[in-house]
Amino acid sequence: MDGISELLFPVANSASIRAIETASFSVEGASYPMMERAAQALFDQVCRRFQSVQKYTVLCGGGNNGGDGALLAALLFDHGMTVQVYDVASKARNGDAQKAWEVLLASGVDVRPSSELDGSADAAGVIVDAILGIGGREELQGEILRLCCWANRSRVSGARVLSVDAPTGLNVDSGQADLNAIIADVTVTFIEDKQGFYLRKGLVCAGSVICEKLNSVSIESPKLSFRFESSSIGKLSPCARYPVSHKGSYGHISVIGGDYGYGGAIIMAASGAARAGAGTVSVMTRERHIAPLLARSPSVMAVSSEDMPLTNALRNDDSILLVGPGLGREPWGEALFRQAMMLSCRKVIDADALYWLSVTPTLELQGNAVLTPHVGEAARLLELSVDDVSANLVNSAKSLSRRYSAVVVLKDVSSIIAAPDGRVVITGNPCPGLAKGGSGDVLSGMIASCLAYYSKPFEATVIAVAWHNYAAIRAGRALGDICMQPYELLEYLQV
Ligand SMILES: NC(=O)C1=CN([C@@H]2O[C@H](COP(=O)(O)OP(=O)(O)OC[C@H]3O[C@@H](n4cnc5c(N)ncnc54)[C@H](OP(=O)(O)O)[C@@H]3O)[C@@H](O)[C@H]2O)[C@@H](O)CC1
Ligand SMILES: [K+]
Repeated sequence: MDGISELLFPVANSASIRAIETASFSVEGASYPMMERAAQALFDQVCRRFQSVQKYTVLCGGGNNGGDGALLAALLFDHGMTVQVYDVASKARNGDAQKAWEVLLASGVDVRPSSELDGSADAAGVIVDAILGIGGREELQGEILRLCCWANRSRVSGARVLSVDAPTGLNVDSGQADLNAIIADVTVTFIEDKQGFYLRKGLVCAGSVICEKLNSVSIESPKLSFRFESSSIGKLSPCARYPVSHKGSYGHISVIGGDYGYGGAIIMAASGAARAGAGTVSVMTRERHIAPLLARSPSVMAVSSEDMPLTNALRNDDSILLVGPGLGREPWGEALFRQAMMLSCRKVIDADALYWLSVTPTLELQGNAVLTPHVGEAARLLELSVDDVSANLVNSAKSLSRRYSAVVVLKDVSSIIAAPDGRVVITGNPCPGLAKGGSGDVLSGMIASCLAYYSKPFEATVIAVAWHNYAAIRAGRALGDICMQPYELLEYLQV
């Protein structure tokens, strides 16, 4: 049940694309034919997607992205479409971009400097964004900024926007974007899908993504990351039950945390663990949280930390220990964290347990833990700023995973799951309903649960994160993103 490999799609960063590009050019002995194939692929996609549209406005930058746009404009014109090109190059073109520009000028298409575009009139038909591609930086200004604002405004009034290779203003590695980056309906991207389309604003800017390989060569390195669509979760039947089984078949979880003031966190984590299918769930928490916990989740076995040592809360070495939800930063939480870390069982280290981990640099994990930091917690563990981590989500997850020899879930708009052997999966779609306290507690419980009954820890973690996101999106649709509560996603786990 934990074979996710057939549901993974490779996603690349710009360095990988450049490496494949260089290898392909050297095999072919020239670079221009690939630009011609890019334009033909764009043309074919336009014909498929915008069959009834006759009017095209093509915005061309001065680099090779603009070259793709120029050749597409010429092809559209040759096939009888009404085409207007606006040129936003800030300096003289060269190489393939110049060659493509000459083809455009010879084609008879009406080409004007971008300064002639009347920004107060919205466009109809399709706007082609061929301003910046993988060579673009995300900060936009001047004419490029004006054109992007115009395209986005026109889209709101009904025009459709196709981005060539990448939306202008989006960083294809980080998913960070200029405030006015192009929001595309469709992005036709080349060689490999880009990781930045599945991180942060990329999830909004890229629209539907179509990847055209353009006969590029395959190279072994550099390593690609992978995308797992959270809606694919239904194909994995998470939590499928064997007809002949018992509670011992699905593992045991001990959830540790919930200091005074944080009783909700432990209740949500324990509920997440129980609802996601673990055979049995124990909780060790403050005495006063036991009654409300049992009122909500009577299948959970709850003990007070005042009554027994932590080792007694664990049934056997196969238990999964989830430590952190509501643990707090007082001596009570620190003592429980230290006891937990002395146990050899598999662990999910979440929330304030990550704080205690960050202030215990000598602690060695034993290669069997899952860490679940959000960006702020990751920054503390890596001793970096939040901005640095935000600009390098994938690399930050990889670094943490290597440093702690642990599977790491870096939680963000989508989440990045990294394994110490270098595997990386990005999963999740934007869900504003999750932007509330408690979402992480529910998730850590679900991760512990999936670890308990799926055999492969990395795959189990990917499944749990995707499942949580998919259920949250369904809960948001049913209850509204504003008022849905994180624990309510547990009512939407059935797939
Ligand atoms: N990979 C492949 O095999 C294939 C690649 N192909 C195509 O090539 C594209 C990559 O082309 P590329 O390298 O020329 O970069 P591109 O995105 O056109 O931009 C560079 C120009 O923009 C400028 N500039 C950058 N940021 C800016 C900003 N914020 N604001 C203002 N200016 C900015 C930058 O200026 P500079 O940095 O020099 O000052 C430079 O002039 C790729 O996305 C795909 O479409 C296809 O033909 C098929 C095969
Ligand atoms: K573009």
